[in-house]
Amino acid sequence: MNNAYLSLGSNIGDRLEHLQHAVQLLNEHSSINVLQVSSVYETEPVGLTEQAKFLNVVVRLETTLEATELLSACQSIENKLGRMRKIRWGPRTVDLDILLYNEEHIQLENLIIPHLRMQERAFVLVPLVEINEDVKNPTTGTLYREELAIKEDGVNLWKKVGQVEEFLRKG
Ligand SMILES: Nc1ncnc2c1ncn2[C@@H]1O[C@H](COP(=O)(O)OP(=O)(O)OP(=O)(O)O)[C@@H](O)[C@H]1O
Ligand SMILES: Nc1nc2c(c(=O)[nH]1)N=C(CO)CN2
Repeated sequence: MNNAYLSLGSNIGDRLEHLQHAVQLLNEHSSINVLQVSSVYETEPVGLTEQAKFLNVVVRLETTLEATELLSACQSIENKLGRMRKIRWGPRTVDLDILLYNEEHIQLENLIIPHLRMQERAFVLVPLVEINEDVKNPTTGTLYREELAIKEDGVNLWKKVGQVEEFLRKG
């Protein structure tokens, strides 16, 4: 069994519903079990700043899928929920990024794990550390909570707004 952490973000339409729907679809996948979902955080857009605020969560799951198969599963959920791939770092119905897959390093053309930009993103690290404060950067061995502590935007960027609830039951 493989353990993975995903980051989910939405900044279009009913953002909470999109996140809930994405978590539900992940959990309904026959080879994925969602184990934990962080609180929902409302965050200022990073990168392209002239866009609506995001809601972000991090999910911990176990899966028998290979990392590339998990990426395909994430992309099919993005497509199902109507994500338009137009602007880099631009608005999205829902975006699913694989942060960590076991403690593996993966360098493929279409998949890099650990996610390249995760350690510079408080909207990823805050919910990640909330669900597991002992998780380490597999490359450096540093605890992500320590990486978060030295981040300047870690304090004001985010606000807890709620929970994704009741989506963890398999039918
Ligand atoms: N760890 C990963 N998780 C998800 N996608 C990845 C990962 N590594 C590489 N990719 C590739 O990144 C491509 C572009 O992803 P996407 O359009 O979601 O980028 P983005 O969300 O705008 O920016 P960012 O990558 O900074 O979050 C995907 O087609 C995918 O193949
Ligand atoms: N706050 C926030 N900013 C972002 C996000 C996101 O999920 N949350 N996703 C991006 C592209 O992946 C770019 N910028």
